[in-house]
Order: sequence, then structure tokens, then C-alpha cells
Amino acid sequence: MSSSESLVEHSKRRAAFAAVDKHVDSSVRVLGVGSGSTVVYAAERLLELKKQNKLHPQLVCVPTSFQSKQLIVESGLTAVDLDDLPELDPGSNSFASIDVTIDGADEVDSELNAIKGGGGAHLREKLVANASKKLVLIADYRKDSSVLGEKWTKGVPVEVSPLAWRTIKRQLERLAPESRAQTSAAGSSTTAHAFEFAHPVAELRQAVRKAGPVVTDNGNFILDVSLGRIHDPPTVEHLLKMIPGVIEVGIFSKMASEAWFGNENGSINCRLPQTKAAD
Ligand SMILES: O=C(CO)[C@H](O)[C@H](O)COP(=O)(O)O
Repeated sequence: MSSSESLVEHSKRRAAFAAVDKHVDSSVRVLGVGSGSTVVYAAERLLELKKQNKLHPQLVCVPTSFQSKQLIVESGLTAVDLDDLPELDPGSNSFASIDVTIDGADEVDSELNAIKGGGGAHLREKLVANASKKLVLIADYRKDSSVLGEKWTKGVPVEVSPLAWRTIKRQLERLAPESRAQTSAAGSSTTAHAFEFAHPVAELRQAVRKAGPVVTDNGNFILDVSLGRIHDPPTVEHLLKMIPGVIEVGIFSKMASEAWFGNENGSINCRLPQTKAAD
């Protein structure tokens, strides 16, 4: 750890390096590269591996944002568009065209559901994740929670068409927590809510060094929707996605196969489905 680097940045770098070292070897031909500040460390490791001739000589990388494409190019790697890739295993059940994608996250729950889109890139991130055999998340302890919405309190990023953002906002704010049935071990039936807040709030994301709203890489707006704790991520993802004009939702339910966290003390840990093993 360098003297100028904070412990959290040190642990983010360690988590990113560990994920790259585990998943990117010379057999990986197509790699998805996520967006955000943690992915910068993954790109740093890719550059090191490239210099050591440890990457596939024909490796191509699929960017998830303008930033991600810059990282790929600056690492001396080749960027390609998702739709220019052939299927990896034609004739199989899988339509995947990417071996593995490494991406950041704003929050990851105990079942590897995630909130993404803090950087506004979740549309392309989800397209790339969906076309990947494996999605590996990298983050730090501030994003590691048992239930989505526990630590990430800025709301679920929802990319929407600028044509109807006010209408979509009104509709989002009328969403009901949507009861779902639960059956206890004893067989009695109770109800639970898919999300916590009875009155969700949707805010148009504002740009920081520009007057007006954030405009995504795809020319759309983002509504950050505060729902409180999200008890049922797949149901909430579906509810939001069904609203006309919603282009993509920053809930990634059951997409990730692994998550690496940098811990507060500088150590790292890897979460696999239903397990959590310290290094
Ligand atoms: O989803 C994202 C961008 O849309 C990012 O991956 C997410 O915001 C995490 O970023 P960081 O690594 O900077 O915390």
C-alpha cells in the first residue's frame, strides 16, 4: 500500500486484482469490462498481465460505458461492440458471447443480487452481464449488505426516456410495496412486502458540473427511486421494468456468480452463492 493511498482504495485494488487473477487467464478470449472507480483497478491489473504476456493474444474487451472504453484503450487492449461478437458456443443452450465480465456494484446482498447504476451505466452493464457466462462483481465493504437498500440509500437507478420522465416519475411514486405470500416452516401463511416504503420517491438525477439533468451515454435520463429495503429483488426489478418508458433498472437479480469485497482492514473476501469465505 502506498503512503498516499487510503485503506479503502487499497482494499478495492486488492479485490479487483484478485477477481482478475482468478478469472482472466490466457484462455479468456472475450472479456466484459464494467464501469466505475473499482474497475479502474481491474484495468490496471489487465495492463500488468498484458505486459507479462499472460493474456490471450487475441483478447477482445466489451465496454459498458464511455469510461470503460477509455480504460480498455488506455490499457492497450482491443474494444469491440457487444453485437459484433459471435456466440461462444453456437448450437448450445447458451447465447453468451462473453467469457466473463468484471464490474463494480453499488450494493451486493447476501444472495449476490446487486444495485448498479450509481455511475449511470447500468443499461450497457446489464446488456453485457446478460451476454456473459460469468459476472464477477468487485466492491468494498461499504457495499456489502444482507438486503439491498440497507447501505445504498440513494435509490435504485432507473434509466428512462426523456420523452416521458415526469409521467414515469409519477407512476414510480405510486408503486405499492406489492405484497407477496410467504409460507413459514410451520405451514402458516403470512404476507411480506417486496420493498419497504409505502410511498416511494423518484428523483431526477442532476448533473454536477452542468446545469440540468444527467444524460446517460445512451441519451436518456435517470430517476433514482427510493424504495427502502428491497426484500424481493426479482419482483421489484420486474415491477419497475414493466413501466412504459423505463429503459433499464439498476437491480441485477441473480446475475452475479461471485463478488469480491475489499474490507475495512485492507483484507478481501469472496462471496459465492450462499457462502462467504474470508481470505
Ligand atoms: O454501476 C456502476 C456504474 O453504473 C458502477 O459499477 C458502480 O456505481 C460502482 O462504482 P464504484 O466502483 O465507483 O463504486
